[in-house]
Amino acid sequence: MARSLLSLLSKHIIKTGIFPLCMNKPQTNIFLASPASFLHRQEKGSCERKVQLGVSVGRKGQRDLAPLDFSLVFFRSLVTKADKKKNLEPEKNPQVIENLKKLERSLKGAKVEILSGDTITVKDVASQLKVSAKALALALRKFTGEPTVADSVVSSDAVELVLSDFGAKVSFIKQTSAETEKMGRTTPRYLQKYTPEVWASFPLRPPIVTVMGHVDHGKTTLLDALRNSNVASSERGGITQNIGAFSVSLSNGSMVTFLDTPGHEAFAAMRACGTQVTDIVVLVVAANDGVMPQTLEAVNHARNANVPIIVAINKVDISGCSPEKVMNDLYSYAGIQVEQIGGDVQCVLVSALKRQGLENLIDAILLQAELSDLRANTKDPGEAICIESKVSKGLGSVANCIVRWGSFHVQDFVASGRSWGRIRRMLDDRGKSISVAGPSTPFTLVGLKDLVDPGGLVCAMKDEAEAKSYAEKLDSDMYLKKLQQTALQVSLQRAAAKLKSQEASTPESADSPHSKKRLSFVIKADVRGSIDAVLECIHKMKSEETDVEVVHSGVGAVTDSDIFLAASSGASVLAFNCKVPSNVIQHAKHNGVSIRQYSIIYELLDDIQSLQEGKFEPSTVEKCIGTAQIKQVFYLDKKQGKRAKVAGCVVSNGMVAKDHKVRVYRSGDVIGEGKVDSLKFFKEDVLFVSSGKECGLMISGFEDFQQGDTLEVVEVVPVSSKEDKYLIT
Ligand SMILES: Nc1nc2c(ncn2[C@@H]2O[C@H](COP(=O)(O)OP(=O)(O)OP(=O)(O)O)[C@@H](O)[C@H]2O)c(=O)[nH]1
Repeated sequence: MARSLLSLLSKHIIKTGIFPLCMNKPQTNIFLASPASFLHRQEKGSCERKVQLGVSVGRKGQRDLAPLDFSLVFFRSLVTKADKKKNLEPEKNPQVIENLKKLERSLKGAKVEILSGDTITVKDVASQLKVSAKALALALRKFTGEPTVADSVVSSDAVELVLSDFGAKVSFIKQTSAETEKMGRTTPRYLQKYTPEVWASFPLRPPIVTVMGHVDHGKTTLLDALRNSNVASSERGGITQNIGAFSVSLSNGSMVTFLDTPGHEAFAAMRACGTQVTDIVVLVVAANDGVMPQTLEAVNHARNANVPIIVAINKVDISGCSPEKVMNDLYSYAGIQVEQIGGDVQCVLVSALKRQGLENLIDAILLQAELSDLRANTKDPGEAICIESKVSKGLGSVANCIVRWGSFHVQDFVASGRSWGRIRRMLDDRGKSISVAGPSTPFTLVGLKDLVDPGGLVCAMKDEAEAKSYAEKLDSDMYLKKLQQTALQVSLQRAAAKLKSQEASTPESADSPHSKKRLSFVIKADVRGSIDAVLECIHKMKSEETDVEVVHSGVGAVTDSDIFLAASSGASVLAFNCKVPSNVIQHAKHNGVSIRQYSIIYELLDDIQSLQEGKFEPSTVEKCIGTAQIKQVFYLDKKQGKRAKVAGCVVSNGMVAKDHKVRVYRSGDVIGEGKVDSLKFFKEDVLFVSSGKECGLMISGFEDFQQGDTLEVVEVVPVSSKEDKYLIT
């Protein structure tokens, strides 16, 4: 029965991703205990307790196991049945009854204010009233008729009514989210609702404008024109690959903060981050090219983020182009009805190259900003959104941010996600040091201990303790979550793979020439956003024939540990816009790890595609790494009554290494070949044995060796194709 239950459970997990923590059959609780054992117990009604739950299925020598192999470890704290009974019937618990009486006595005539967030639990109310949570839960339960326990969320009305019954006058004070989440800051101040009067008391702030649109439609050129600089011509490959932000001071004294987001399909995550911080989206559409896929994607981002759009039809200097068609297409494909065709979306015609129509665009932005009534309290502690983060030489982890609320000062303690620190330096968009960054200011923050996720909220904290505990709290929460997710994922993958292999394990399919090719990569890039972009694309590149797997990804130069990781997992290293130090190249060569280097995203993507298609499939050469003489042959008893033939050897040259190809010579002729399957030095399993030493080895695939034969151990070394231009090792 247990076998079929587990089988069922496994299928259920694979299908739903949900792990039922405990399965109950009449009279039977099945506890899935430590990964190494599976206990099937008949419980007689008493013993539920804290157990480590896990499944270990399909292991040898164990009873009642399902034909799957996955292990999951969960902890579950369960109360005893007796406790359960008490909890369900607290009315009968003398302690609770006494507490209830105490509650009545302590609240009689009291006038109390309860601070509450968006929701409040019985426990929170009780702790503020300094009364027993159980007793309060019972009182509420009696009143509402709902099953209420200490952790239940309660309505303020119910609490007010119940306590007024006890003669207490209670009022709820709704805290601002910023106060309630002191340690968690889940709702930033800039997203809170303020009364119109309070809002009007905050100073106006510059609009944050994100310029979005399809690749090559002229976003960067437009921004150049707006800030009078010339970035586009210096971009590698002529495309924007990083998110950039800068402030423009207009002739009328107003300021606008612009964000440039890359248009290439690969940078969707970066663009999503752009809209998250933005007040207005300027949608650039080239008049000659019209509405394109990333135009629609940008519209979706803006809509999702509820951000108003201004359409800038660019390249109107090109003869024969039709801005009217763009307007109509925007309406047909994206539902954007610009003013010119009777809608309410502002639309301006510009030529970024000829710097025409720019004033109209600025006017449109300022008008939209006015309509949006953009304000922020400069006096509050700062809150910013990180738009990019990287490790910078000499500065450590730096985060490019835009202030959304309040102000940051040098020496402020800050926290973001799991990272925290003290602001050592702040640089403005031109790289100049600044001491204060107010609302809408783009700045580089130096002083965080770790990298911050793009899109993450960076908050100024009261002091070191607050910053630290904020980060630690998140760290442990996220770590646990990640751990569980990883455990689950790994288990599911293993279980699914095993199931699949069991289903498909016919003699023909075992050696099928159509088995899936696997490409594994370690990816390093200059900034986090690039990593996200590459990962997203790679994820989409899996095909029927090829599995593409990312073993590790990270920001910064390629390091020795990346090479170790790649070597141990058979992966190649992809270095995007980051350094590969010469000692690392040597290390990679030594370990036979290939490093591929790129500076433009589409080169990387095209290259991976070529790899998928097997274009650069390296040819291989065989290199002899050592020879050994067989001095003696003996047999070992294996399980199932089989005997294994072992060659007792002396290594005469180089080394003998496990898992390497081996050729067997007799009287100068090759008589067979196989793989070094098991290698022992005395009784120890070893990976290699060097010249002059004795060893025992088994050869898989060939057993006709005998005393006096010579073994040649070879390494198969890939030789790269000449046209493989991104390969540096
Ligand atoms: N004729 C004409 N060409 C323009 C105009 N604006 C931009 N271009 C050209 O269009 C090409 C692409 O311009 P970019 O500004 O790099 O385009 P982008 O949208 O920023 O591209 P990504 O950074 O890759 O997303 C360049 O060759 C520009 O010179 C314009 O108003 N008229």
